[in-house]
Amino acid sequence: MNPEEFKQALAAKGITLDAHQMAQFATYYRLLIETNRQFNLTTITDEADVYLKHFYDSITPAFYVAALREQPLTICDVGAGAGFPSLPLKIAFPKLQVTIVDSLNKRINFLNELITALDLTGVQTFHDRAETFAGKKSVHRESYDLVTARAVARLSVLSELCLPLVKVGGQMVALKAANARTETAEGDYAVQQLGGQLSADEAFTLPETGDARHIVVIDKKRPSPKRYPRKPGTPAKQPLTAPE
Ligand SMILES: C[S@@+](CC[C@H](N)C(=O)[O-])C[C@H]1O[C@@H](n2cnc3c(N)ncnc32)[C@H](O)[C@@H]1O
Repeated sequence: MNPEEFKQALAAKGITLDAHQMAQFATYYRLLIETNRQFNLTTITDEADVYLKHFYDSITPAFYVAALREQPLTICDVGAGAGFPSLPLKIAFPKLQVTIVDSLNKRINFLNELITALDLTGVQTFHDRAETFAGKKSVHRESYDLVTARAVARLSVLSELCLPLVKVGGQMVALKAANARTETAEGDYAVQQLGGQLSADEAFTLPETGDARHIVVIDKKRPSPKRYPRKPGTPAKQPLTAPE
C-alpha cells in the first residue's frame, strides 16, 4: 500500500487525510527507517509495508470504536514501541490526547524526537512499566477514556496491564491477529477480575495481504481491585486464570 493507496483506503472508511497529515506520515516513515539503522524499532521497513502493516493497521480501531472519532478523548497506549497504534491515530485525529508508556527507554527517546519532528501537541510519553504506571497510588490509574495495546501480551496478561488505567465507563482496545478468539476465551476470567467485560471482537482482514485481524473491545464496568496490577513481571509469569 503506497502512501496514495493508504490515503484512499482510509477515505473509503470516511477518514480523510489532508496534505499536512500525509506529510506527517512521510516524516514518520523517514525517521522510523533512519532510527531503525541505529537500533531495532521494527522488522518492517519497506515503505508500502510500513504504510499498510503499521500506519493503516494502527488506524483500524477507528473503523469499529466510535469513541475514537468523538473528541476530546484521552488515550493511553501501553507498550507503544515505535508509536503503534497511538501516533498514527493521533495524526489522523489530531484532537486526541495521547499518553504513551513503554518500558524501553530507547523507544521513548525515539518517540520524543518523532513528536517534536511532527510538531504534535497533546502527546506525553513515560518510560515505565505498565505495572507501576497503573499502580494503586498513580495519578494515571483509572483516568483514561481508552487504553490501546498492539503486540504487547496475550489478553489474560494485557488486561492486567491495561484495565487498571481505564476509567469506569471507558474501554480497553486490543489490536490482535488470528489467535484473538482463543485469547478472549482464555482471558475472560482476568477481564472480569479487573472490572471489565468483553464488548466486541471485530474480525476483518488487512487489504492486500488478507492477514487476519481482530479489534477486541472491553468495557470497564467496575473499578479494578487495588491489588492489580501485581508487581512488574508477575502478570506475564502468572496470568490470572480461573481457579480449578
Ligand atoms: C512487540 S513491541 C510492540 C510495539 C508496538 N505496540 C507495535 O505494535 O509495534 C512490545 C512493546 O511493549 C513494551 N512493553 C512490554 N511489556 C511492557 C510493560 N509491562 N510495560 C510497558 N511496556 C511494555 C516493549 O518495550 C515494546 O516496546
